[in-house]
Amino acid sequence: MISSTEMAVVDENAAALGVPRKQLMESSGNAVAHAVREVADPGASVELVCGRGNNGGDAFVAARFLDGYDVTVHLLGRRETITTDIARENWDALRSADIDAQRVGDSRSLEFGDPEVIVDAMLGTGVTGALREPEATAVGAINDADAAVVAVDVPSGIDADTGDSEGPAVEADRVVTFHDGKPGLASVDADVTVADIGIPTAAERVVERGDLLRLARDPTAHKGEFGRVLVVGGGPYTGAPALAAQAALRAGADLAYVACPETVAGGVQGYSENLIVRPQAGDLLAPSSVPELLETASGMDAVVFGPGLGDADASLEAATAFLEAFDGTAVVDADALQVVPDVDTEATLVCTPHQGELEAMGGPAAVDTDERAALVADFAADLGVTLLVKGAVDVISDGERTRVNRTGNPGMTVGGTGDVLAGVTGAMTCPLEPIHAAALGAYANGRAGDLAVEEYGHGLVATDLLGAVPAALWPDGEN
Ligand SMILES: NC(=O)C1=CN([C@@H]2O[C@H](COP(=O)(O)OP(=O)(O)OC[C@H]3O[C@@H](n4cnc5c(N)ncnc54)[C@H](O)[C@@H]3O)[C@@H](O)[C@H]2O)[C@@H](O)CC1
Ligand SMILES: [K+]
Repeated sequence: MISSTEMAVVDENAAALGVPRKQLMESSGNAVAHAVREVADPGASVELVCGRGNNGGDAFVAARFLDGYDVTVHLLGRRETITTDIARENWDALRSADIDAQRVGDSRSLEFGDPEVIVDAMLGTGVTGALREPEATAVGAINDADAAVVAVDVPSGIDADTGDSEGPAVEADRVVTFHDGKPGLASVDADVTVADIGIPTAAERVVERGDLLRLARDPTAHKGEFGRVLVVGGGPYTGAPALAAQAALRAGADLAYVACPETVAGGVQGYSENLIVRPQAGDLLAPSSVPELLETASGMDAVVFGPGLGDADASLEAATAFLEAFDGTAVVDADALQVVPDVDTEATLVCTPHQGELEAMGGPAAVDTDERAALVADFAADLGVTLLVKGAVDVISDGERTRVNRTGNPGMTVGGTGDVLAGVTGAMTCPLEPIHAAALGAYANGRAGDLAVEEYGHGLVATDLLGAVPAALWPDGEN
């Protein structure tokens, strides 16, 4: 089963992998024609009722695949009102091919000539709210006709995710849906076929630009909705917490706090005026800070624990004490990772080890990507956390869902890029589920590195990534 959001992600990922949507539409239309052939013999009259989106576009393609049938296409609207380029191109192809294709300006002028089959291609996953005209009246005409009704993707008027309809909906005999079952079809009384339309498996597995659709942000969102992130770390490594916190801001966090030893907060450039700093006594984080850290963390949407922390006993004890008492969402990185296997916590954890840190946690040794992905998934399930294992190909798994990320380049072995990754991932956990947050964290960090390497070559440093994070996450500049 696949939700409409997930379907949109996979569809865009397929395009990123070289299989554009027009190609998928060709397969969808072919599958619809195949279903028509199963219900009626050649020569039969088939009328296709098409909306102005890609659902209609699928039927324009189907009409081309129905050679030998008596085909009539009804477009509910004018050519100019077709909402997508690919649907319009397929409409034009119909017209050029002399297939009987008519525009229906007014639903009252939709008249059927006693067809054996009606194809319902008015609306698919793009429906919002109750059907408007001319679709609403057309539903009545389709349901009253004495014909087998084949619905494209979902019966028009039905919500593909919920199966609900806010008004009239087509009563289909058959539904040809694409790629995977839709949750809303479970309650529909029709024969449902799932057609393979050639979306590569990699479109679900590889994190690609389609995953960015998860970030489509409500334009009315106000400060605070995208989250407050607290970074806890610093000690032997001074710049790490500031990098992580600034990365969180670049990835859309509304506020970034840093809790670090006072010696770190006091004298280091990079504690930019964008950050809110909570200095802790001493030159290392220690258990005495934990009550204050928990207090600060309780007002946050996410915590990033570990950048620059070091592995002093006191700091690791502080990490354990914090995680055992914390019940929010935390990204755990660097030296703090080693406490995770022994920690008993109610917190939701996203752990970001590289291969060496993974093995130090008791995780699997490096093997080829496929095998590694399966082993990482098992280990994530054992630990009850989401793992983002950094490497030439990153593996991300919550034990149930496993993704791989291919962005990034060898220039990123420079210090600090892992801190940027932890910060971006922390920001992503505010609006997203951990698996999606970790997948997009890996994608955006690598993509930022790819953008930075174009400018700085292998002289790139971690702060170069910061400026590139927004372009990695919002390539069209929106939101
Ligand atoms: N990967 C995918 O997602 C694929 C999708 N395909 C097809 O594309 C469809 C989705 O296409 P679209 O996103 O263009 O959406 P639709 O074609 O389902 O609907 C969009 C159109 O409906 C109009 N509309 C929305 N709500 C309405 C209402 N209540 N009353 C009247 N009109 C309304 C919109 O203005 C727009 O013109 C799928 O259902 C499927 O048939 C296929 O072509 C292949 C691949
Ligand atoms: K439909």
